[in-house]
Order: sequence, then structure tokens, then C-alpha cells
Amino acid sequence: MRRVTIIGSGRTGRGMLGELFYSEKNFDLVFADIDSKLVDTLREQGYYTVEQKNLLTGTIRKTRVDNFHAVDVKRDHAAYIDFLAESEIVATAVFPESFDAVAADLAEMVSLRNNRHIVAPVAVILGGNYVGLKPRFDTAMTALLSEPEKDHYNKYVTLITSKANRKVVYPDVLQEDALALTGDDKPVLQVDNAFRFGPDWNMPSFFEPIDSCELGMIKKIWNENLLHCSLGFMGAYAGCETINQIASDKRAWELAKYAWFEGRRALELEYGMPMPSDKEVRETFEKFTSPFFSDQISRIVRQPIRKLQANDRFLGPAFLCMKHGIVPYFIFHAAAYGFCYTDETEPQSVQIAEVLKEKELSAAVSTICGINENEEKSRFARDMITAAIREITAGDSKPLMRVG
Ligand SMILES: NC(=O)c1ccc[n+]([C@@H]2O[C@H](COP(=O)([O-])OP(=O)(O)OC[C@H]3O[C@@H](n4cnc5c(N)ncnc54)[C@H](O)[C@@H]3O)[C@@H](O)[C@H]2O)c1
Ligand SMILES: O=P(O)(O)OC[C@@H](O)[C@@H](O)[C@H](O)[C@H](O)CO
Repeated sequence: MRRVTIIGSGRTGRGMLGELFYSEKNFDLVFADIDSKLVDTLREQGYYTVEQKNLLTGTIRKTRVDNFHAVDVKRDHAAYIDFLAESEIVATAVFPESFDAVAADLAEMVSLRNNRHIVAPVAVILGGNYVGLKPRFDTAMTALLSEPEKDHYNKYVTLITSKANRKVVYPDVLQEDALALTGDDKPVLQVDNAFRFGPDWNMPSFFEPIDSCELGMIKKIWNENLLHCSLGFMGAYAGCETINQIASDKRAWELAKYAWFEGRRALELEYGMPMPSDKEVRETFEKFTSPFFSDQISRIVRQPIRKLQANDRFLGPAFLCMKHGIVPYFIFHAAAYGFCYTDETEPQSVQIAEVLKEKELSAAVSTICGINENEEKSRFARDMITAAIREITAGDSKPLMRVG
């Protein structure tokens, strides 16, 4: 049996990666997570279900995933590193805040493989909405390796960027299966075409190797995720619970669409990615307003400070727009909504509110977005977002920010 270990067994780890590897039928599946309760439930229950929905027709396909191992990254640490060392494929599905911890575990994997003289190659499929996944993990891992371990790493371990694009959410109706997940029907995982297995290697059928998945990530995050979060921030401000509600609001949809178009125009000028056709715009709208899927605003806008950083979904495309002489007016406007609501259950939203109370508005925007005050374009971004926040909140009875 070929082994795959999935690090991060949440929505994407179970709902996309787990389901896809399970459906291959020839993988021994290991789920690893730091959430002890989740690991215990996976062990006790022994199965979970994944529903894939076509957002346009509502057609459903269900997969029951079972026969897997589950390990706690901390409690079962030795067994976890052992699973990693004996895997043909390792796949990660965690947030950037966990990248360093996961890189440290992967470095331990390299060390154990080196001690055991394991010469079978391993592919580490890196997942997460982050531009620059491979250099980020490579730097963090190599900093922890000794010279002989680096040698092993360079010979046998390949980091592969992947583009997980299935929207995976918890079902909106309570199910008998406590681990059930629902997603849209994305059956393919784009991966960097950089594998170093032999010519007879049996590539998983759902892998779609492409020449630069890092570029693919830019095209995804500065485009699809830009539109998604533009609607998400506006929805959070408007008090909506799901994306369908805010996307059905004509003004919100139009504003988000203009932000999306600004980003797409910059991607067209930089990378030749064409502007969306009328059909793409229509289908995207239909998917966001689909009655068959409840994508929670709280999920879409989770960790808002991460989403407001320089290479993420707003400022990443905004800087690319400026490079090409486009004023990213609607992108800044959409980003500004991220400052205009407070979700008490989201630590980064509470942190934004605290900074807004402590600092003068443009200084708060700089702090939250990590603006480099020495750069003219960064100062322009700060000033545009500041002005947009003022415009959005003008007349609000309870201003979030310090007045004056
Ligand atoms: N849910 C989606 O639709 C979706 C789609 C595409 C990409 N993504 C990306 O996938 C990543 C995970 O998102 P998600 O929605 O699955 O989140 P999630 O919160 O459902 O799952 C993340 C899991 O990682 C675990 N984890 C955190 N630190 C860990 C560590 N050091 N070692 C092992 N496990 C650890 C958490 O306990 C959690 O179970 C993010 O980078 C996200 O941007 C998500
Ligand atoms: O995962 P995040 O928090 O970076 O972003 C939230 C969503 O935009 C994201 O998970 C998408 O649903 C996913 O990227 C699929 O396109």
C-alpha cells in the first residue's frame, strides 16, 4: 500500500485531499492534526462523509471515507514523524500561522529518513492560500537541517506547490456524522510539475501537473479570492451570514465585480490571463448566489489581518494594478470594509478594532496592513484605504475608529 500523510485534517485536509486520495483506492491514509479532540473523533468514528455539490445544478455526489489512521501531532509525535518518514506523499492543509511548526516537523521527517537511510523519494504537496509557498517552506526547513540532512533533502525530498480550490465548509444542517463536510465539485488538484519519482511512478489520477503552480496561486488568490473576500468583507459589514445573501445585493455585487475586474486587468497585463468573459461573469454570479450551498461569511473573512497583507488578495493585485498604471480604486474600497465591522468571535477582527481605537486612522491602516511607509505606492495604498473607510462609515451611529 502506498502511504499519504495529510498534515492539517480540517476542511481542506479531509474534504478535498482526504477524499481525493481515498478515492484513488490504493493509498494508506494518515490524518495528522494538532487538535486532539478532532484526532480522537476521527479514531472513534472511523469514517466521515464528503458531499460534493454542483453549485449550478445542485447535483450531489457523496463519498464515505474510512479505513484511515489519525495521529495527534503533539501527543503521538514519534508515531507522527514515523508516518511522515514512511510516506510516499505528504500533503499539507494548514494556515500560514502554522507553516513554521509544520516545516519543523518536515525537517524532523528528513532527519529520520536520513538516519534510516531511506532512499525512496517523497513528494511534499504544499497547500494553503499563500503566494510563495515553496520558498517559504524551503527556507524554514533548510534552516533546521544539518549538512548531511540537507544532502538527503536535496536528493530525495521534493516540495510541490499545489492549488487546492475546492470550497469546503461544514454542513449547515447538523448531521449524524460529526465529521461531515460539504464542498463544490472540484475533482482535480493542480500541482507543480516537478516530481522526482522514477518513470514508472503511478501519479494519482486527480493530480494535474502544471509548469508553474506558484504562478497559478497568484492567479487564484489575486483573482478568485479577491472577489470572494470583497463580497465577504461587504457581507460582514452588512451583517449577512452567507455569501448568497451579499452576492444577491446588486450594489455589493457590482462593487466586488469592479474590484475583481481591476485585479484581472492587472493579471492580464502582467501574465496574459484574459479578462473574464460574459459567461464566466454570469456563472461566477450564479455560483455565489447558488441556493444549493451555504458558504459562511465568517469562513470567507477569517483572519482578516492575514488577508490585508501586502502579498495577499487585496494589496497583492492592488500593487500589480499600480505597476501597470491602473488605479485600484475598487480593490481599496473592498479592503476598507475589512476595517468597518467587528466580529467578537474572530481574534484578528477584534485586533483590528483595538488598533483603530488606539491609533489615528491612517496609522492604524499602516499597522494592520504592514505598510512600508518609505514606499510611495504603499503610502498611496494606505491613504486610499483610509479614505474609503471614512466614506463607508460616514454617518454611522457608532464609529469603530477614533474620531479626529
Ligand atoms: N476550506 C476551504 O475551502 C479552502 C480552500 C482552499 C484552500 N484552503 C486553505 O487550506 C488551509 C486550511 O484551511 P481549512 O479551511 O481546511 O482550515 P481548517 O481550520 O478547517 O483546518 C486546518 C487544520 O489544521 C490544523 N492544524 C493547525 N496547525 C497545525 C499543525 N501545526 N500541524 C497539524 N495540523 C495543524 C487545525 O487544527 C485544523 O484542523 C488554509 O491555508 C486555507 O487558506 C481552504
Ligand atoms: O482560506 P482563506 O481564509 O485564505 O480564504 C477563504 C476563502 O476565500 C477560500 O478558502 C476559498 O474558499 C478557497 O480558496 C477556494 O477557492
